Amino acid sequence: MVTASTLLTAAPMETPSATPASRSFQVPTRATDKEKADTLIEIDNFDFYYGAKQALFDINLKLDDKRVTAFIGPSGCGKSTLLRCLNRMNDLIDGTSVKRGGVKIRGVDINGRDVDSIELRKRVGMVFQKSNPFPKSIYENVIYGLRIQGETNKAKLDEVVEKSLRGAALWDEVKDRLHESGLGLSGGQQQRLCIARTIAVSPEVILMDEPCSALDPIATAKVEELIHDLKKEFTIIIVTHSMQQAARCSDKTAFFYMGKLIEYADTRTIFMNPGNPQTEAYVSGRFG
Ligand SMILES: Nc1ncnc2c1ncn2[C@@H]1O[C@H](COP(=O)(O)OP(=O)(O)OP(=O)(O)O)[C@@H](O)[C@H]1O
Repeated sequence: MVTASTLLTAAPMETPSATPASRSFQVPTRATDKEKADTLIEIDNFDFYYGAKQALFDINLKLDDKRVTAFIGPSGCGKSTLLRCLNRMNDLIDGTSVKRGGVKIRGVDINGRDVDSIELRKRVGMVFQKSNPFPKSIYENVIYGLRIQGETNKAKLDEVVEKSLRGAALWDEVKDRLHESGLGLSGGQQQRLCIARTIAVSPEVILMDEPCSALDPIATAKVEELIHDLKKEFTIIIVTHSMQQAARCSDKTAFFYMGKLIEYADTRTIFMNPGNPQTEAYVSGRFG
């Protein structure tokens, strides 16, 4: 059986061939205690519906700036729904509504009338479960957002391509083939290309919806290492089914069950000393 302490050991259970020594990070110790983070996103009394069906119930959550927060919980508990509420991706689904409460980013209600959802999504980028590079060159994939914004300065575009690919830990692997198709990359490289595309427009927040679920253990380890590096510059919220991944990558973890937030605390507490018996049962593999 998976135990909480197993999850917090240095050797990743699902990455046996990625040597722990090659990984530049460990499970967070007390980083959040040492250096208190500011709140970037505040979710208050938030109720969300798909048509008549309520999917989220009275969610209250403060997400830290420049930290990694993991959303965990059994299938259908509302993790992805809440993630998509943070950049209003759910607006694209007919019949969705926020019936009560709201989400503020730096104090601004993102569902306010004067907030443009396209602008919001530039600030709050998203990386999906399945990598989705466009059928274009690696270079064009990275600068896609800037092209849409009308940027034509070649020197600027070149600079963004290099910076974003370096930021996504992909530059060395692709610098000699920037004008080849992004579809020719491996699955793990494609996912990092999508991360490069996301960071090219300089978002503040990166939402990741099970970004490693289609990747092999080596590619997963690279993306996890990347997540650790990216939080120096970005606030990251990751939905994951892998408790090992949550334990390895995140500073704080929120556990959801049936549309409700059950417990939110620093990741070490959630895995080693959860306050709620449902959290304990879930992280120790007894349900879900
Ligand atoms: N487009 C949709 N239309 C109607 N109901 C939806 C839609 N998307 C999700 N739901 C419902 O909302 C609830 C929460 O789903 P959600 O996908 O957010 O859960 P999840 O925790 O991310 O699940 P999983 O881990 O399986 O991805 C579920 O009951 C689901 O059936």
